[in-house]
Amino acid sequence: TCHQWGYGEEDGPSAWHNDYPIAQGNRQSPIDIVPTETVYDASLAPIMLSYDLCTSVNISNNGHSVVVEFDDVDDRTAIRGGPLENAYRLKQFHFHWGGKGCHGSEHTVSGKTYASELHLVHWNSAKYKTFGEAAAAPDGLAVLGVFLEGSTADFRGFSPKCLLPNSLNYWTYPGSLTTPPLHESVTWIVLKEPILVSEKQVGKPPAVATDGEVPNAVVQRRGGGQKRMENNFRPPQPLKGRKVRASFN
Ligand SMILES: NS(=O)(=O)c1ccc(NC(=O)CN2C(=O)C=CC2=O)cc1
Ligand SMILES: [Zn+2]
Repeated sequence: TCHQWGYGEEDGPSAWHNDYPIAQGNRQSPIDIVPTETVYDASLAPIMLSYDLCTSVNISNNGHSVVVEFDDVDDRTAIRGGPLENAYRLKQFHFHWGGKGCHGSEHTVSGKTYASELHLVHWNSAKYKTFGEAAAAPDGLAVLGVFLEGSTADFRGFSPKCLLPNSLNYWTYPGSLTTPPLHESVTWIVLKEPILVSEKQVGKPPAVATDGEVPNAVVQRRGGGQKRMENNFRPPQPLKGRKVRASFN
């Protein structure tokens, strides 16, 4: 289709506005979160995550990330509370990462980048019938962002709960999808505490690619050449007067 986008020189974030003019909209994500400029809002409720009965259905490489999709036929697996008016149903989670160093997160904290960022994507099933419909509505989605420090995550007996830090202190702001179609439909909830993942939690990864990298998903590059999927993060976007609220003092 005409809407081929990526993270390279020609098709990367600085070119997305050509096919997706909303890229220059007023509530784009990610952003740089500056803690001293956030506003503590005591009326913000704690977030509640019910991930115990989650049923993952598949894991796939969509050419932009590795995505784990869930069965979203009911609200068993949902996020509630926080800035949200009702339950939002878990649809999928995926990651953004860098190449070698500590770059890879999409949100930054006073300019600090993390090695990776996990996004748990939920949709407002109380107001909309499908994910696609919700994805285009201003209050349609809620994405929980979790920073990852380090390079390997423990995936034994996997449940999204094991990818969460001890504290659920968060920042929240109105934003967008961070990849095309860049819909301005996301209530972002970004946890302050990163999760720490390290080699020693999982021992040596089963297969280490020749250049010592943990094998990334590979993507078919136009012209048939295989290219490593890495640096799939969009840089911070203008705040445009938006308020970032903190659930903690
Ligand atoms: N990185 S993020 O903001 O969490 C992010 C999260 C999700 C999507 N895209 C989708 O869910 C694709 N999609 C639509 O836009 C409508 C139906 C559908 O599957 C893009 C970005
Ligand atoms: Zn994402």
